[in-house]
Amino acid sequence: MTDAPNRLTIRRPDDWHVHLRDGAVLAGVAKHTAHQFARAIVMPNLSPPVTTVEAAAAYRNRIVAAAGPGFTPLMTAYLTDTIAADEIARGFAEGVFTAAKLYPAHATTGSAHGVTDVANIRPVLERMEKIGMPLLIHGEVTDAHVDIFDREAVFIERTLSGLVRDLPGLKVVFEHITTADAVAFVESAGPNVAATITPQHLHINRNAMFTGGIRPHMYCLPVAKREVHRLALRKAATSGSAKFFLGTDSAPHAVGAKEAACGCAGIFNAPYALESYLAVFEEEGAIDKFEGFASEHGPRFYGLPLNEGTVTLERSGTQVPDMIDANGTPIVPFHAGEELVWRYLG
Ligand SMILES: NC(=O)N[C@@H](CC(=O)O)C(=O)O
Ligand SMILES: [Zn+2]
Ligand SMILES: [Zn+2]
Repeated sequence: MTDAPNRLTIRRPDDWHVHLRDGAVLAGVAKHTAHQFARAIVMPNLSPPVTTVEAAAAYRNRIVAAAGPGFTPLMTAYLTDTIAADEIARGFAEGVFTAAKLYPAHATTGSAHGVTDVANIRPVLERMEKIGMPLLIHGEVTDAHVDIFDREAVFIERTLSGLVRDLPGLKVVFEHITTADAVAFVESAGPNVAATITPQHLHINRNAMFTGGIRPHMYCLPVAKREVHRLALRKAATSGSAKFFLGTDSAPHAVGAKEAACGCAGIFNAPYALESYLAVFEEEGAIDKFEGFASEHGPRFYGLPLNEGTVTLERSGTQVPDMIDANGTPIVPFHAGEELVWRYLG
């Protein structure tokens, strides 16, 4: 056995799923993503949602202004029941939309305007298949009769498997997967089906939400599942398979919105995302697979160039603060109060 390395240098990575929000908090959170990542796929679940080319272009300008030079936001369109295929295709042709996002209506934060039935957007999906535009999916059913821990697996059965069968040429990213079922589905699907995996779903199982009391900062959607699912996700992420890549789903909410009678779903992991992921790869004995997951599989799937330049992490430890001030909004980060083994040097 060789000694564990004390430094790791990889090609500059990207985040293929992030919530940067808007207004004052945008400036407070975007800089964390821009510090670690060259590019990020920016989720469109603002209020109101980003449903037009103009709104996405304006949002992109606000992000660039907030994040500063050297960071490229990749914008997404929020699919609704009534969105026009022409608007989606125009945004893609103009280089404003990189992808379009499917939120089943009421599945998660900011999804009230989402799609009530995928049949309603069939012409949009057919157009996307034709032009090679990726579809990003929050994959959970919204049927209140389905147990919350089963909603991803049931989505595969009821919606995703049919969609992939009917539109075999469509590029699909199954976002923030949380189950062994999702891993198996993605592995058995064709090369145009991939998935992002968050750091929290690699670190925690559902017990983390109930350790000694209710833990709202461990709550996100899709909700963390049983240990057997976490282990399947760790295996997939560290396998070297090009179908799995980094997408933090960093989803900041003010501390008061989390610590409430009805707390918001979302975990803010952007500030220490690479340290968090790398801990998992090291624990799995797969540091050599980290660069593929963080920096290569995503751009190859999207058909984008790999980044130039590198980033380095060192084994000197990072103390994660209890709270982060996001330009006036206090937010509890993932791993709050913990010491992580690696330190990001830039
Ligand atoms: N992941 C979450 O728990 N929340 C996200 C929405 C989402 O990605 O589902 C948010 O915008 O807060
Ligand atoms: Zn989601
Ligand atoms: Zn998300």
